[in-house]
Amino acid sequence: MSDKNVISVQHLSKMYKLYDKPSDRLKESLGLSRKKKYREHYALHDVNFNIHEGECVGIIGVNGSGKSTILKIITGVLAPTTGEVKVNGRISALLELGAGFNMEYSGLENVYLNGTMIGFSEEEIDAKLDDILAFADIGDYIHQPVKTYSSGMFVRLAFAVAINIDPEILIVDEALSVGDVFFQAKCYHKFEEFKKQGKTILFVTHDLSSVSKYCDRVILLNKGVKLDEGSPKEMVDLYKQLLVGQEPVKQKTDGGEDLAKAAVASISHEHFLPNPNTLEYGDKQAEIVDFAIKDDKGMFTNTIEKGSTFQILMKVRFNEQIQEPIMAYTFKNIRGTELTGTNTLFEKAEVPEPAPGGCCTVTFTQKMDLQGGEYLLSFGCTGYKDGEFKVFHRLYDACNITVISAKNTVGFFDMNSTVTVQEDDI
Ligand SMILES: Nc1ncnc2c1ncn2[C@@H]1O[C@H](COP(=O)(O)OP(=O)(O)OP(=O)(O)O)[C@@H](O)[C@H]1O
Repeated sequence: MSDKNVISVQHLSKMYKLYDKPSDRLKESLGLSRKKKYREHYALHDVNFNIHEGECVGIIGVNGSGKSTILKIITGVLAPTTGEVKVNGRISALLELGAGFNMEYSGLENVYLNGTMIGFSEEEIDAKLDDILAFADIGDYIHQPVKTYSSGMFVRLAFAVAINIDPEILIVDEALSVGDVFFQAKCYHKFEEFKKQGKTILFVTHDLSSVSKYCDRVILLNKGVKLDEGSPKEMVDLYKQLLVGQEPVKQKTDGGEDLAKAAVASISHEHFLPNPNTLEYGDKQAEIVDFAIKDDKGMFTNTIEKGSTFQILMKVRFNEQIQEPIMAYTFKNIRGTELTGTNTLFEKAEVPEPAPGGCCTVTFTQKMDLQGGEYLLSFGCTGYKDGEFKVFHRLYDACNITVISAKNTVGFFDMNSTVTVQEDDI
């Protein structure tokens, strides 16, 4: 990655005029009305960021937060109301499915149409055609009009064109969610190749695992405003708060220290360390006041041996009367990808509903099958208050767990295979 800016977005705003009646728009355009007949709706408001050469940057945000609008302005499909975008490099964009495709043309004709629109000569497209067709892998359908394609076939072709014409900057908007899982894997593989070649990728997605896996940096949008930008893990945590309708708070809570103190007060945590920078949120009508990890010898610890049975404990205080509380834990790797987790509802555990002031301790007992390495453990308590689902308390990355292992297999966890090999008779 270099320091060179390939995309620079400065004070970008996009305002739409919303009219209550179509006739209001007409009256205004004909100059028949002196009064303002519209409401201003800002799809983007004073957004600023830079993308450096070779970075893979994700834009996330709930529906309607302005993600697609930004990409459309960067690629020149939309004009901003105010502000400026500077692009330094050849962009290949995969925005709305089929944008730039003519539905009446065959797949092959569209390859040429699209390639020419991006600025390639016919000879250059000829040279790339085999790669494009191999990547799209839609067989003889390439000679059929694209209006006969399924959405999956469509995205395969569109992606094949976008990715095989050697762009310097690749911009992708959610298109991958349409393809099947094998095609998605192929596309992500291509992403990796792109990254290795030092190309820049900007993509919008709701798929948080691919954000954690591929992005160097993430921009979080909310209601047209850039809420924050940072590491995938930090931004995914904030985004999750938005998803459950909470105003996100990027707190360095005193909670971590409090928790550490509470932990010491309630159980002896001599060898167990909570994270002093735990990110927490929730209205705390039910509150996680303590947690710990115990190994197979009953010791409190942050280190668990792969293959051993261990326990996760969490203590919850009910500050109000709530119904059907659900207590949960989640393991993430240090890149922020959620690897596993469970809760009292999935496990059909009997959970009491103590009166205000009452507490309960949940103990999850399980075998550690994650590969050796560093992990982060998060806790949550949700449930119902006055019939409404609520997040009462979440503690993100409340502590680390080191898994020690003498044998690591491939991927995130061990399948615990039993292997036998027999020599066959010839
Ligand atoms: N042509 C338009 N006229 C009026 N408002 C629009 C128009 N296009 C988009 N908007 C509004 O702009 C805001 C941002 O839309 P945008 O499509 O960029 O969001 P998004 O984050 O990409 O959403 P999603 O995740 O649902 O695709 C939304 O409130 C949307 O309703």
